[in-house]
Amino acid sequence: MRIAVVQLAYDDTESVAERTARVTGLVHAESGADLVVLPELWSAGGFSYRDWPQRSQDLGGPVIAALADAARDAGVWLHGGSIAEHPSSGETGPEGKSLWNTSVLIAPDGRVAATYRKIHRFGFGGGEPKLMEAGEDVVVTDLAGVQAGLSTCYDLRFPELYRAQVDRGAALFVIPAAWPAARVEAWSLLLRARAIEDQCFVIGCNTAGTHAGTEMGGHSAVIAPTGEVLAEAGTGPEVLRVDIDPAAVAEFRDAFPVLRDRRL
Ligand SMILES: O=C(O)CCC(=O)C(=O)O
Repeated sequence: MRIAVVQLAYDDTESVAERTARVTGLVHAESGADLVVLPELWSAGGFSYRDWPQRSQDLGGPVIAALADAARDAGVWLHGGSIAEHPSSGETGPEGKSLWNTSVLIAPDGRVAATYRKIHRFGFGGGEPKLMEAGEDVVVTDLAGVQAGLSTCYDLRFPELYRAQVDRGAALFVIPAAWPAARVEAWSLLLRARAIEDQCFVIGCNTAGTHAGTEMGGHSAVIAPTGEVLAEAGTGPEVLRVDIDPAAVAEFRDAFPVLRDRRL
């Protein structure tokens, strides 16, 4: 499976329409890949809290439509990162809000194959917990014949989510993020920890550049089930291209059966 991890940089001057056109161009350029991955909230701006309400969209809105066209044209699976989802149905969550941080997996025929609403909201009372609802569902979905667990950024700090995904058959974790430079060592360490403890491939696609006054950490990475770092980006915009063999998960779990020794 050939993977392209698109580590995007953006600032506060680019409109959503301009950014969407730029991003779909980057997806097109990866047409030889099986899977292309984008970062969290790239259209709304990961830390651009004040812009989220006006940049929020339905899953049938223009950003997902443009991504679906790009996936179909390029013939790739596209993990489109996440959008600030405001359902046009007017759906609200338990806290009465109508906004979620929702990641979207699009199949090569352009259909939305899976969505995942971020469960752990980042902001300690401000930011996501103030503006958004929390997702409630663990999502593991077929991605080109591989069981992929979906999660987003801050979720990475909660290992029980990944164990729940493994218990549902996950062999691959796809994790889009807008993780700041100030804590990027934790990002890199936790990506490897999740790979090692769950014996899974991990794809972490972070944001680069500075927006809304926050410098992003970059260092997107693809990690093998052994914990080996197969590819790692620097701090700027970059595309990581990596071939992985999903069969390596079952082989490694058979050869080194740690997960069978779980007691709790
Ligand atoms: O956990 C962190 O340090 C960063 C998390 C974050 O920025 C996010 O979830 O958007």
